[in-house]
Amino acid sequence: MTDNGTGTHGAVLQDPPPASEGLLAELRGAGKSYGNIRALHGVDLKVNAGQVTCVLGDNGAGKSTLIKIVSGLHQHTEGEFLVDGRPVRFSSPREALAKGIAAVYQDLATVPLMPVWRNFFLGSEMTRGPWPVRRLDIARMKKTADEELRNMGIVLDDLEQPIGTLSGGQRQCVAIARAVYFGARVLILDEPTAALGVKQSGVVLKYIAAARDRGLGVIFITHNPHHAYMVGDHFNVLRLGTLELSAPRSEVSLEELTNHMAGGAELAALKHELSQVRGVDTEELPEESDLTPPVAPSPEGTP
Ligand SMILES: Nc1ncnc2c1ncn2[C@@H]1O[C@H](COP(=O)(O)OP(=O)(O)OP(=O)(O)O)[C@@H](O)[C@H]1O
Repeated sequence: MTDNGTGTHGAVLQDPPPASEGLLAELRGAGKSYGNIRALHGVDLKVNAGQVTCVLGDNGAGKSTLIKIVSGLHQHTEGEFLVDGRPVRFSSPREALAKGIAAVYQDLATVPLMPVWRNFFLGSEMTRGPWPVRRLDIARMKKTADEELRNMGIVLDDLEQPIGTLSGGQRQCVAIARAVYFGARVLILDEPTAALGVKQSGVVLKYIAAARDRGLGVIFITHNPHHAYMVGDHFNVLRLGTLELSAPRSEVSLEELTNHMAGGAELAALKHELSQVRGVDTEELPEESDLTPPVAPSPEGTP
């Protein structure tokens, strides 16, 4: 995994740190303001090796702001951000990548008409031969892409096929394998299942689990508590920029997580308001009692 030849953009970890144990990255009371707008405030979050840390929240909750801080796109304006126990303040995603933090976004940075293997190495191509006759090492790139995808359990019929012909789920999986190959220790997945159907979502969740099993710390951003609960070890729910819930799997059930996401109190108020409006059948809406989190969490929070 380390012998990746000559990276043309230098964004590749040439000597990735050894596989880390325990805590990889941490936010302590972190926050971010855009001028007068406080998008994130007082957030504590831990990313451990071999664990999936889920960040859930509705639109505008602050999820994007959080991942922008961790991935080096924005800097926090309050609190601390530590990587390997040391405070950091990244000024670009490349700096984050140099520390092994890689983000995989919904709108993947791929060239649809280029083959899968070519996209795998896009921006960090392997080359051979001395300058000035250095050329792309196509055979080695194909072989390596094939091996790395297989290592993650991803078997594609033909690496020559344009990446645009793969399903959304398969493209996400290639992007995950790529990040792992290029030395990611912390993988940030921004709504990887949002645009996918049930089967494709299942495929992506499988590879999230595979990345975790390879010892990566995964930050899984999602709106979907069911997807989070299938692979998550720790759950953080953001609401209006602050953490409404932060709990390990053993302390939260899927029902509680779903209720936090549904915003039980808000839905109850909405139901009351709608009941005043003629023509709206509030019987179709869930009861308030259905929305209140149960008192006792289920044993070990098993799905
Ligand atoms: N560049 C910016 N300038 C000003 N305000 C911003 C900026 N980016 C985000 N915000 C505000 O910060 C708050 C949190 O936004 P953020 O995009 O982090 O939420 P989100 O949970 O990712 O939402 P979504 O799921 O809709 O993407 C929102 O109120 C948003 O309007």
